[in-house]
Amino acid sequence: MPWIQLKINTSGANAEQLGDALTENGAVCVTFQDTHDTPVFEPLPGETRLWGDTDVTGLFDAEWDMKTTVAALEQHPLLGAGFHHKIEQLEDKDWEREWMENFHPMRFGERLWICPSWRDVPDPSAVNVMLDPGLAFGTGTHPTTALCLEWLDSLDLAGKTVIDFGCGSGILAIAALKLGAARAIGIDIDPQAIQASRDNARRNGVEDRLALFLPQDKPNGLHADVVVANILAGPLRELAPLISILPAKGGVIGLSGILASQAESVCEAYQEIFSLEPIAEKAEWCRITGTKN
Ligand SMILES: C[S@@+](CC[C@H](N)C(=O)[O-])C[C@H]1O[C@@H](n2cnc3c(N)ncnc32)[C@H](O)[C@@H]1O
Repeated sequence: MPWIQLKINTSGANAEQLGDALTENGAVCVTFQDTHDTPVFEPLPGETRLWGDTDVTGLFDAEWDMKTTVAALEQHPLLGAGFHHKIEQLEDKDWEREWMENFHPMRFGERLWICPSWRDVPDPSAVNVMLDPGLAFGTGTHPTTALCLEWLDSLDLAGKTVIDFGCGSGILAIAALKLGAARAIGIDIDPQAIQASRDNARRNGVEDRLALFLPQDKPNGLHADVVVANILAGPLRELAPLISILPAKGGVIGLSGILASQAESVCEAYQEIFSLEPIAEKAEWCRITGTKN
């Protein structure tokens, strides 16, 4: 079915309000994309997100009366009469296939490749993770996932136990296993992430070494040599007491999902228990790593 899209370029904190206005005026879905083309995380309640310049795009049924929608949006206090926008007719495409066609194998660090499960591997002698994220987050295209993959690739994981807190598609846990970890534990609040991780583990022949849990089901007394958590700054701060007890003494931690501007506040939550290393940055995101004292 063909669609019409209406795009408004806005700044900072206006994005969410304008997204709501599009929904209230007939958009069947709204997406946000920053001008650096980085997919945008949902901001947490009370968390100030650096949106930068943001494209807010509403998708409308091809039959939708866009004149009435534009007239209604002109009444919005953030827009006004003659507000700048772009309306486009979208050709009818298989959007899922389109996404799949744009997802290519990517290399992280020295040894690791993430390969869409429907493509050939570019280097059969490399450590190849075959991935279909399904409905879960985690393809390697986001800078935070990339920062975590590069960190895992830099570690000697032989025989180690790894916890992936917020496992999404399972990408980090499975990469750790293929890089030599003996076993991994993936934890996520989203049952679809648990399912995607299970499917990807099977795809990579590591299902026997990956245990998956919703947070409420995880066993007590879990410990690991390596803990990686790519969540967001808010949950990482809130979960610091819980995440900090997971690595054994001398174990290492890798945290991401953090905007560079939020790094200090996350470091504060972990620095008493971990000797933290210099922060790594990619685009506007960063990674915090450290060793348990
Ligand atoms: C940014 S995605 C990361 C996915 C993957 N690990 C990666 O690096 O691409 C964050 C994941 O954390 C999960 N998550 C968010 N809050 C969580 C919490 N409090 N406990 C466990 N998982 C959580 C989300 O459901 C989501 O799958």
